[in-house]
Amino acid sequence: MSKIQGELKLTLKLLKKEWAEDLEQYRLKTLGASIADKKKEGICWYPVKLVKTKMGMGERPIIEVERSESKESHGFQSGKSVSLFSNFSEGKPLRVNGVVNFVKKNTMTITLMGSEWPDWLHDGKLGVDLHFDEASYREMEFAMESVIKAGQGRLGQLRDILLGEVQAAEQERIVFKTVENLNESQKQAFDGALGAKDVGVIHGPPGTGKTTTLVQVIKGALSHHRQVLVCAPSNAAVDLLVEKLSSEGVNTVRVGHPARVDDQILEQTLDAKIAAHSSYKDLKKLRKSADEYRRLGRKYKRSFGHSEREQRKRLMTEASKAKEAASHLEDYILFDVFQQSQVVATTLVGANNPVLKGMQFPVVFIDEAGQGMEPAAWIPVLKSDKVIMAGDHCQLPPTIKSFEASNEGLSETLFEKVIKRQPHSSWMLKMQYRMPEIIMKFSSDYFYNGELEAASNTLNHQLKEGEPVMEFIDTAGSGFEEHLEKDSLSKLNGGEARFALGVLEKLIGRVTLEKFLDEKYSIGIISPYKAQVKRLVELMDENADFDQLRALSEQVTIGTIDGFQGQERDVILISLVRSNEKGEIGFLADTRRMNVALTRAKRKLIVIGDSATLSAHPFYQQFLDFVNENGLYKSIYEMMEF
Ligand SMILES: Nc1ncnc2c1ncn2[C@@H]1O[C@H](COP(=O)(O)OP(=O)(O)OP(=O)(O)O)[C@@H](O)[C@H]1O
Repeated sequence: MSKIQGELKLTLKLLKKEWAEDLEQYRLKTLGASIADKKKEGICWYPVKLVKTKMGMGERPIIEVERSESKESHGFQSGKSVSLFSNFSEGKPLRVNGVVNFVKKNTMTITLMGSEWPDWLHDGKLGVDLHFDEASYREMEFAMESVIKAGQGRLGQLRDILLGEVQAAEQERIVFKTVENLNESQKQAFDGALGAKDVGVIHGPPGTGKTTTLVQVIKGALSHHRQVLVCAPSNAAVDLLVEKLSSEGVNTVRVGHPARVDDQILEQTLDAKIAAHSSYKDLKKLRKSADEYRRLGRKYKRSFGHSEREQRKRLMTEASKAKEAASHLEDYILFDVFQQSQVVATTLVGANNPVLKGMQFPVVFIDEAGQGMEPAAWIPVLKSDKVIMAGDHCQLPPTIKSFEASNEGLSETLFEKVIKRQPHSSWMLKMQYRMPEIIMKFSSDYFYNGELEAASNTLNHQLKEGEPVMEFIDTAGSGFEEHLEKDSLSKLNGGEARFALGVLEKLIGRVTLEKFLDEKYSIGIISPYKAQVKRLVELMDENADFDQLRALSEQVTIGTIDGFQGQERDVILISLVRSNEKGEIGFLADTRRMNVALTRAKRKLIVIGDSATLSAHPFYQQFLDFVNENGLYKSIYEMMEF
């Protein structure tokens, strides 16, 4: 057995360990749990009201349900497997499985499995359960097995190259049309990635234009290839790419379930493109007549004579003919939509979506590649002849639940392996365009040996003359204390949440609401803790003190760090929450996660935390030294004065 065969087999073994651990954690949450328990765990909505029903592509019934006004946090997200149930039967609840399309506040759209509506849809009380995500693990397992047993074909060659057994072929020196607006190192990465025959990696710190460069490389590749595959580990990251590609005029089809629900993304989804197709009307007509024939045929239910039997047979035959014609037309529409699309965009796991069956691509592009587990990254590689990745191994790592699997190697991504093993195929970007130098400096020194540079455009990144671009507000001694939210076991600090929103209100007052509206300044409020995020949302929605923030609600995003990876906002406020005598900081100690939070701001970064608690950890001690040395420190008492 070769070295990399052994390595891949170990990765597969670790994947199975992770699968077992994830399943076990899910079982613990659900075993013998009542509906009330599951609601608290965020894995059940009950009761829900049926708001809308419609028949989607592939005769998949789609429903929209709404839960009564609730602030309970939950784990339902686009792409998750769920089941819809009714309490109508006395025995086991009636159930049908499905996949979540969208979740927006208290409403959720679900595509149900099967081609018929459940006949109990209007009976009893309905609810939705979140399932364990078995399908993603199966896709990863399948990909690993395929890579392990790949012979001398392209997949086998790519395996040996990506894992460093065979040297990647030298890049071709092709002269590509110069892309304006790329800096020198971005141009080198652009030329290198386009000229690469096997693999290319663009990596670098936050804001250095990895995604920007990748989008240009994708456009460059499209001058040679009719179609390419574009992936990222999360739905949010895929949406960002789809948005950027569409605004560059690239015809993109988004396969899977977007995390965002704005028109710019929705218009690119496969469903929307099918619905906009010139033959879609005919498809609807065919489906309608199939339903009509079936309905008429079913009228003859009880004992009836020869002529009725004949009539029923004729109607049912017509129904199947119409259904078959609809199915052919649907295949044609699908084919045509893909024919017209230059980019197929999906998550890593979504790359094995049945609609992509049999499709092969000359290149796959993977953004945020440092966030995807190795087994997931192999899924799109299976369908491709060349791999281009972009990412940063000092930002969010993949989420791994099994401590053991992580320690034994599952936390190392394919992206990291390629950087180490094919150093001539990777390009690093160092000039960042997002943050004024002072916001960038701590991250640069701590994570990137101080090598990061701020481009000159960032000198103008200010909200207004004289408004400092960065501040740390120390809540030590304020009496704001952390609490454990019993239901979610997440931490929250109500005093700090209220204070944080107050700080933003004052900021808006200083800069003026008009300027925030005119310049469309975006605001991101980040907390590492879900319970704090929930509290911040509640306060902003309901509290009379935060009128200006509410007036800007379209421009404000409140969320945990993970949702902000790859994104930027004009103003970022981070609420660190932890405040206790023991100096316990829990998962604030995940410094890669903090690196993401600290590097999202374009014009102003405000960090709020309790120095007495934080300073127990060397990372935060260093951060506190940094803010002190640079005059960015404010105590909450100074703030109270104005
Ligand atoms: N050459 C350039 N000239 C001017 N602005 C640029 C250039 N390259 C990137 N930018 C800008 O810098 C910002 C960050 O770019 P981008 O999001 O592509 O960086 P990234 O490296 O992918 O960031 P992250 O690591 O946070 O995902 C964007 O506003 C982008 O428009």
